[in-house]
Amino acid sequence: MTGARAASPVPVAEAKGLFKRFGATVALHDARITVLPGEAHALVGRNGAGKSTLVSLLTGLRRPDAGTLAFGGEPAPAFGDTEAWRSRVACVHQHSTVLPHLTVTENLFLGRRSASALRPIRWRELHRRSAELLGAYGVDLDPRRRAGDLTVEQRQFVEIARALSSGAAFVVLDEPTAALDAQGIARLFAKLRELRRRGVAFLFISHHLREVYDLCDRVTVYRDARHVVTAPVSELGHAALVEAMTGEAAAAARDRPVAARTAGPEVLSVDGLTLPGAFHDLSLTVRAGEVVGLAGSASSGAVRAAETVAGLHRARAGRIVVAGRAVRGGDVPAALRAGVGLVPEDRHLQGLVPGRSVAENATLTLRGRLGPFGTVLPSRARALTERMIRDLDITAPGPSAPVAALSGGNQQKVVVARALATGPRLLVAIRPTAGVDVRAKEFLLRRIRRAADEGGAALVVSDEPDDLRGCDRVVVMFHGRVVAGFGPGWSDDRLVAAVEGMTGTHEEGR
Ligand SMILES: Nc1ncnc2c1ncn2[C@@H]1O[C@H](COP(=O)(O)OP(=O)(O)OP(=O)(O)O)[C@@H](O)[C@H]1O
Repeated sequence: MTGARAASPVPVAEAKGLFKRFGATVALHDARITVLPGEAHALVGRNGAGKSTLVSLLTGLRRPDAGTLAFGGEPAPAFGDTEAWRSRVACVHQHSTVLPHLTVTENLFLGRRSASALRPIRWRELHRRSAELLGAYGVDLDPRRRAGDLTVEQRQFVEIARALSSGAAFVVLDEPTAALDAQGIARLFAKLRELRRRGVAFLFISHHLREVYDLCDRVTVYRDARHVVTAPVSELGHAALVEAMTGEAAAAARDRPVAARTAGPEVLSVDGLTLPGAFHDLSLTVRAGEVVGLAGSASSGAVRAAETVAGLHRARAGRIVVAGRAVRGGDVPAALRAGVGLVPEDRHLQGLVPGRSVAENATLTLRGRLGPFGTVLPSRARALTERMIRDLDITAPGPSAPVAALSGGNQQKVVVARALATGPRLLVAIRPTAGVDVRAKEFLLRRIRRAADEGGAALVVSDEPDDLRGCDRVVVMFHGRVVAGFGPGWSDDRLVAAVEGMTGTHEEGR
C-alpha cells in the first residue's frame, strides 16, 4: 500500500456509481468524485445539480441507493456510526452544527469516547486543551464562551478545529463563504491554505466561481444529477466551466448600464434614520425606475437599514416615506401595505415555511388579493405559481411540492418570487443571489431590474460587485454611516475599498 502511494496517492475520499432518489426526483445518477490527499477540490453545479445530496452521502447523513464510498482506501463506516464518520470526514455547513447553548470547549470535546471517559470531567484541563487546539489552528478564542455568542466565522473555525482534532484529513465546506463578508472570506481562505500545507484536503462547494479559481486545484462539475467533468482549474477557463455547468455555450457579456436612467418620483425617502448599535443618521432616496445598491460588510449596518425600511425593526429616530406615505417603523404589514416587498437575508428564518408547498410559500404575501374574503383560491394560486416557476426558472416537481424538498438555490428563488408577486412599489432585496447559481444569478438580477423598469424601484443590499453592477447608483455604508456613493461605471477596486472603510468618496452624490 505504502509503496503504491508515491505513484498514485490513495484518495482521501472516493465515491463511485452513486445513485440517490427522493420520490420521483433523481438527485444523483451514477455520480462520482475523487479527492486526493492535500488537494482543494471544488464541486460546482447549478441549483439542484445534486451537490448537497453528495455531501449528505459523503458525511454519512444519508445512505446512497447504490454506489460505493471509501476514505483513505477503506470502505466507509457503517451507516449510523457517527463517531467513525467524524474521524474520516468533517463538514462545515452554511448552517452551523455547533451547539449554541454549549461552550466552545463543550462543543470541541462533546461526545468523544476515550479511556478517561468514566473519570469526572476536569474542566480546567479541558479548557486548556481547547485553547491549545484552537491555537494550533490559529484561532484566538476564549474556550469558556458560549458558542451561540460567536460570530459565524468563529463558529466555522470551531467546527473546522473540532473536525481536524478528531483525526479527519478531509473537510467538506458547503458554501462556507455565503454568510461571511469579504474580510471574513479572506481570513477563512488564509486558514484553509495553511491547513492544506499540512496535508488537509478539502471539498469546496461554492457558487462564486472566482473563489473556485482562487482556492482550488481541481474542479468537478455536476449537472442534472450527473458527473460532467473533473479537471485542473488551470485547464478549465471561466466560459468552459459555465458551459459545463449549464450545458449551453456561455451567454453574451452581461449588459452594463452606461448612463444613468432618468429617474422618476421618489419611491423611498429615508431621513435621519437611527437604530442604535446598527446605523446612525441615515438618509437615502430611491426613485421610480431606479435600482439602488446598498453595499457594506457585515458590521456596516446595511442589512439592518434595509430591514428597517421593510418594517422589521423600529428606528429610534428618523422617518421612512414610501410612495409619499410615512411608514411606521417595526410594522411589517404596514410596510407591505405601503408597497414594500422584501427578500430577507435568511430564507430559513424569515423567508419560508418549509412544510408548505411552493405555491403556498410563493403566495404568502398575497392573501386577500387572489380571492374573496382574504382567501387564496387554490386554482389561482396554482396558476400564479406555475408562472413564477417558469418565470424564475425554479427547478421543482410542481407547485404542490413542499418547499423543503427544493435545493437551497431554488428555495431562494421562491423567496424572490414571493416578494415580486405583490408587484411591490419598492423591492428591498437583501443578498438576493446568495446560494443561487451563476445563470440564475443573472436571471434574478435582470428580474429585479425589470421590476424597476416597469415603474417600481429596488434597493439591493449586497457586498458582491456582481450583484451591484446593474445598479444605477451604489451607496456604501461603513460602521453604521454612509461613507461613499458611486454612479454608473465604478470600478470593483474602489467599491471594495469603500466597503472595507479604506476610502470615503462621493463620486455621484447619493
Ligand atoms: N429531502 C428531499 N426531498 C425531496 N427532494 C430533494 C430533497 N433533497 C434534495 N432534493 C432534490 O434533489 C435534487 C438535488 O438537490 P441538491 O440539494 O443536492 O442540489 P444542489 O446542487 O445542492 O443545489 P443548490 O446549489 O441549490 O444548493 C433537487 O432536485 C432537489 O429538489
